[in-house]
Amino acid sequence: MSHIRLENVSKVLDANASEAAKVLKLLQQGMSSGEVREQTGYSVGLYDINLSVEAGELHCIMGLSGSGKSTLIRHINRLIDPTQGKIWIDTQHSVGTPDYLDSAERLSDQSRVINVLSLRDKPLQKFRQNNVSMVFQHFGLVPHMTVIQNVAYGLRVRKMPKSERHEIARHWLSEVGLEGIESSYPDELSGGMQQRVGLARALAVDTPIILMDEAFSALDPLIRGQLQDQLLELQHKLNKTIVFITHDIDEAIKLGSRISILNGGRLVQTGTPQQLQDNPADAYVERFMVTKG
Ligand SMILES: Nc1ncnc2c1ncn2[C@@H]1O[C@H](COP(=O)(O)OP(=O)(O)OP(=O)(O)O)[C@@H](O)[C@H]1O
Repeated sequence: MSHIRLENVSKVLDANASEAAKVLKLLQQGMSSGEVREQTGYSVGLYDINLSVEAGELHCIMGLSGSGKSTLIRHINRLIDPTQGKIWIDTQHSVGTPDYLDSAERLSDQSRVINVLSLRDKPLQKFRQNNVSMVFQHFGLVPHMTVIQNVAYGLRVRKMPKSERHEIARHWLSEVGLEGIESSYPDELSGGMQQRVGLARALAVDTPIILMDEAFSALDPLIRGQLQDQLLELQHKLNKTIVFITHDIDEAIKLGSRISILNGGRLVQTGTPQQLQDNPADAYVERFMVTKG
């Protein structure tokens, strides 16, 4: 079983059930999301996405602005609920006690593969804490907390004693190449340093899944390249399941063991960089890949 599996996931934004059903029908008939928007006024975030991400894979989601990348990634930890579809996560990789299992729809009786949409409130919170962390484009650090408090924050939520959580935070700060800045505040750091803190924070909680939403896009090219190298090095050691959004094909090729390409909310193709290069599914994919290789 894959670590993450999106099954027929569609998202129509800001529509009630009957309006969404009409929109989905038009999409099923082959209308593009642009045409649907023109005819109905509704935005299509995603349409009929089937995507599997394997454990230990660094999977890049790539597409132009508005193609649905952020919408897709936010379904994985349920910051967004789909209009239709299921989101399966294999929680055998999770940290902590999986006490959310009992309230979840499972793939089969004894399975630890759960449909995340079946979780509510406390169990959903617990599922997120134990399975998924996120790194944001604009870092998302808490400005009034020091660097070490930011990195240790997720462990504080888990009620880990201060000395223990700070020791772990120091370890991850050193792993991302930051030492001696524990007492600094985020606004005293460069963008590259802030994003290293963001990465250390995601690693400190030890979740098996890390979602990275344009995590390096706000950085200048030199620093961006350094962080990409560091992510690859860490991934080599840690073997996390990483879903990495980017609109930069060079970044996707450098980082991704596989790349999924979105266009207008539809998943056009998933494959290794080489597969996309050799057999692009359509002209949209070909345009990205044409100068590469
Ligand atoms: N809150 C919202 N309300 C209405 N429409 C939205 C909302 N969020 C996203 N959309 C629409 O859903 C579609 C997909 O947007 P999304 O942000 O997922 O794309 P993206 O590929 O991440 O784009 P970008 O690279 O610009 O961040 C777009 O048409 C967008 O306008």
